[in-house]
Amino acid sequence: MKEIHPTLHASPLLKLSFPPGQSRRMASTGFLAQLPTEILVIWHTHRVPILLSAVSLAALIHLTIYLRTKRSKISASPAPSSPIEKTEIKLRPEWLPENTTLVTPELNLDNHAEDDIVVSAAPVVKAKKGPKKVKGTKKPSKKSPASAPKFNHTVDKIQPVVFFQSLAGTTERYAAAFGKVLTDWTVGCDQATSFCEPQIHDLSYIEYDDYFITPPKTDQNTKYFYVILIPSYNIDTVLSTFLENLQETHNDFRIDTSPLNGLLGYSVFGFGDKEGWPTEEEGFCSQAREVDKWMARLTGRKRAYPLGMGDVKSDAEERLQEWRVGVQDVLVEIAEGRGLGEGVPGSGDPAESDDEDVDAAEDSSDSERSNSNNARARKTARVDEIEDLGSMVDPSSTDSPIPIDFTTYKSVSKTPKAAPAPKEMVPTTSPTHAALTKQGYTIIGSHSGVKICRWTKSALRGRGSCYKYSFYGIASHLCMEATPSLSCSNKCVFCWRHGTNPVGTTWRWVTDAPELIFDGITTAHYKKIKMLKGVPGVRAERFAEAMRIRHCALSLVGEPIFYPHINELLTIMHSHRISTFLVCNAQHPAQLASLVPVTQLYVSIDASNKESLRKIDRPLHRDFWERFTACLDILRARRFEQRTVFRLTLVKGFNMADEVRGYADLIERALPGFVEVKGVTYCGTSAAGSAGLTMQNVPFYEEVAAFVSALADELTNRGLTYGIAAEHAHSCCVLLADSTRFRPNGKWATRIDFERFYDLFEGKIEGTRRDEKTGEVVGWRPEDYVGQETPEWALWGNGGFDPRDVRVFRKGKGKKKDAEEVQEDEKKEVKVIEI
Ligand SMILES: Cc1cc2nc3c(=O)[nH]c(=O)nc-3n(C[C@H](O)[C@H](O)[C@H](O)COP(=O)(O)O)c2cc1C
Ligand code: SF4
Repeated sequence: MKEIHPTLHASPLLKLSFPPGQSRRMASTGFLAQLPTEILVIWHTHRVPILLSAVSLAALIHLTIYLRTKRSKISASPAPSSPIEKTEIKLRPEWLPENTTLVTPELNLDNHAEDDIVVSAAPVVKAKKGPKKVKGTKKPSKKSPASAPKFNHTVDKIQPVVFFQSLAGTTERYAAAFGKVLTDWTVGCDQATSFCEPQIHDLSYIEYDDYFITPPKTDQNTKYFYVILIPSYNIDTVLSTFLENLQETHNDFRIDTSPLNGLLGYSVFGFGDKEGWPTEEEGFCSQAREVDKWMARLTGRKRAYPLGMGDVKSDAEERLQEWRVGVQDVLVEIAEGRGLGEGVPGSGDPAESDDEDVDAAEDSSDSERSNSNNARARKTARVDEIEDLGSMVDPSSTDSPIPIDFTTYKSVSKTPKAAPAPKEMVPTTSPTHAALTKQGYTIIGSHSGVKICRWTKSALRGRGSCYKYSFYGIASHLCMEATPSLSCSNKCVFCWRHGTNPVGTTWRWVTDAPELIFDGITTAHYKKIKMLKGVPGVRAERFAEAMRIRHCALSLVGEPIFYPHINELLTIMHSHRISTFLVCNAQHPAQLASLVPVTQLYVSIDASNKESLRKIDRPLHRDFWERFTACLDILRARRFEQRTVFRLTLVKGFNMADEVRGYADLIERALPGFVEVKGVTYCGTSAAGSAGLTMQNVPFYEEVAAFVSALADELTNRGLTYGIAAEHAHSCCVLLADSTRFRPNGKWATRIDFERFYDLFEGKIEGTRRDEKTGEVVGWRPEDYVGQETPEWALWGNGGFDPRDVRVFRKGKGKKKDAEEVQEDEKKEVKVIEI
C-alpha cells in the first residue's frame, strides 16, 4: 500500500490491495497493467478542473502575446522633436524632468525607481470606440422624436421661409432687409443649387394651419426651414393669438405633439426694448422666447440656431446680422448633407425647463489635481539640503523647451539595460480613456484633454460666469479648459477624477507635438460649443462670440507643466491672443523655474504644513515638502514677471482649523500678487469617500469668509499689504490681493488688460521690468497689464454676481427664499468645481 502512486490515494474508488503472498514486484506489474484504467478513472473524476486549467493557460499565453505586440506598436510611434537641452539651473537633481520620448539608456539609470509606476495597471480592455459625446439628464420625449428629415443634397432643396409679425413697423422693416440679404445669399453661395428662393410671410396674413400644423406639402424634394422674426408686447395683441395657436397645436390630442418634426430646422429672432424691459426677467423679448419654446416642442427639438435677441434702441441691427450669419452657416451645413449636427440631449428639448442641466460631477471643472489607484512602492530619491532656488532662477532660461539635465545619480551598472520604449499615457484602448471620455473629456493625442466647463454653458445662456469673470474679467463662454498632461503626481482627496487618471512622478510617455495639441484642443472645444447651439436659453450673440476662444484655463486635471513642450504650447496660445491661466501643484520646481511667463500663474496651496499637505494631497514624491517650498521660492523670484496666485482650497477638518498662521507664513514667503480662497466642492466620488471626505467637509460660505477675514488680519499684523478685494459667493470664492500693486488710486484693479498682455508678448509695447544692475528693460511686469477697476458688484461685500446676468434658481428653490437659505442650497446642490 505504501508504494501506491500518491494520486491514487486521492480516489476512494482506487482502494487497491494485494492478495496474500503476491510479491511486491508482481504487485507493481499488476499495478502498471492497471494504469491506463486508473488514468481513465482519474480523467473522469477530474476532467472539469483539468479542462478549465488548460483553457486558462491558453488564454494567458494568448493575452501575453497580444500585449507584447501592442507595446511594440506603441513604441513605434514617431518621436517628437527633442525637448532636451542642457540646463543651467542647478536644481536638485531628482527634481529635474528626466524622461521624455527621446529617453537615452543612461537616463533610465538614475534613481527614480518610483518612476516605474505603470500608467494604467488595469488590464487592457476593448473600450467603446470614440468619445461619448452626448450627456445630460433630460429624457427625450417619447412623443417627439428628434430625427431630422432626411435631406439628400443631390436631389432635395431647402425652402427657407421667413415669418414676421409687426405692429408698429420696426420688425417689418428688419424682416424685409433680412429677406433681401438672405435671398441674395442663397443665390450667390456655393450651395445655391440647394436653395429655393426664400419666402417671406407676414404672420397676420397667413393661415396658421397652412404652416404650423405640418410643414406645407409641395413636392417631396422640397424641405422647409423656418425663420421667425417677432417683437414682444406685454399687452394682448395678435402675437398672443399666434402663441396661443402654437400652444393649442401642441396640446391638441388629435395632433402629434411635434407635428412640425418634418422641418429641417427653425430659428427665432426677437426684437424688444431694453429701456422699458431691461432684462429678460423683466420681460425683454418675452414673446420671442415663448415662440422659440413652442417651436422647439412642435418641431421635436429642431432649433437650428440659438434664439437671437436685439434691443431696438441699441444693438438690434448688429445682433440680427450676427444671428443671420449663424443661421446661414447652419443652412450651409444642411445643404451639404450634414444636417443639424450633433447636439446634447436637451438641445431644443420640448420640456424647455429652466433648471440647470448641471450634471455636477461631470461638469465639475476645478481640478488641477489627480487621483489614482496606481501608486506603488517607491525607492527613496536623493534628499539633499534645500537650496535657495530663488537666487538660482535664471530668467534667460525661460526659453522653451524646458531644459533637462541628464546627470545620473544612481550607481551605473556595467551593462546598462536598454530603455523601455515609451508608451502612450492614455491609449485609446485603455480603461482610462473610456472613463475620461465617459466623464465628458475629449482626449487629444495620447496625453491631453479638453472639456467644456459648467460655467461656459451657464455664460452661453446668460446665467453668469465663474468667479474669474468677477475677479479678472474672463467671460466663461470665451474660455477653454484644457490640459496637456492628464497625468499628475498627487492624489488629492478632493480630486473628482474617480481614480481614473494616470499618475507618475516623471514624464516617460510618448510625447505629442504642441501644434497637434493646440489644434486638437481648439477644434474639440469648438465642436463642443457647436453641440450646444440647440440648448434652450443659449444666446445667439454669446454663441457667436464663443466661436473665438480668448482664454485658456490650463488646469482641468493632471499637471500641465509636466508636459515637456509646455513652453511652446503656451507661446502658441499667446500668439493666437489666447490668455493663459496655468495652475500647478507645486511639485515640479524645475519646470516651474523654466516656464515662460503666463498671463496668470497659480500654485495650489492645499495645506499650510507638511503633515497636512501629506494628508490632503497624498503626493507621490517623498520630498514633496521640499519641492513645495522650493516652488514658493520660485514664485517669489518670478512675481515681477507675471501675476502670481496662491490657490487655497479649504476642506473642513483637513486644512482650515488653526492653519491661518501657517498660510500667512507661506504667503510671506512667496509674496504672491493674489490669494484666491475657495471652499472645496464635494464631488461625491468613491475616491473622495475613501479619503474620508463627506459633505461635512464642505465649508459654508460664511466659514470661508470668516477664514479669509482672519487671514487678512494676520497678514496685516505682519505688516504685509494684502486686503480682501473681491468675492464670488456663488462659487464660494474670495480674493485677497496685494494692495500696493493692485489697488492704484485707492480702488481695487484686479481685472486684466488682456490686449495689453498680448501686445507686450508681441513686443508691440515695451514692458517696464528692468535689469537690476544695468537698468535695461528686460521684459514686462504684471503692473503693465493691469485692467479696469474691479466692478462694484464684485467687490468684497457685494456678492460678485454680475447684475446683467440672470440668476437662475433651481426648481423649488425660488427667489422667495431668503438669501441665507439660497446660499446653503447652492453650496449643497451644485456640486461643481470651477478652476
Ligand atoms: C405697449 C408696448 C408693450 C411692449 N412690451 C414689450 C415687452 O414686454 N418686452 C419687450 O422687450 N419689448 C416690449 N415692447 C417694445 C417693442 O417690442 C418694440 O418696440 C418693438 O420694436 C416693436 O416692434 P414692431 O414695431 O415691429 O411692432 C413693447 C412696446 C409697446 C408699445
Ligand atoms: S476659468 Fe475655469 S470655471 Fe471659469 S470658465 Fe474657464 S474653465 Fe470654466
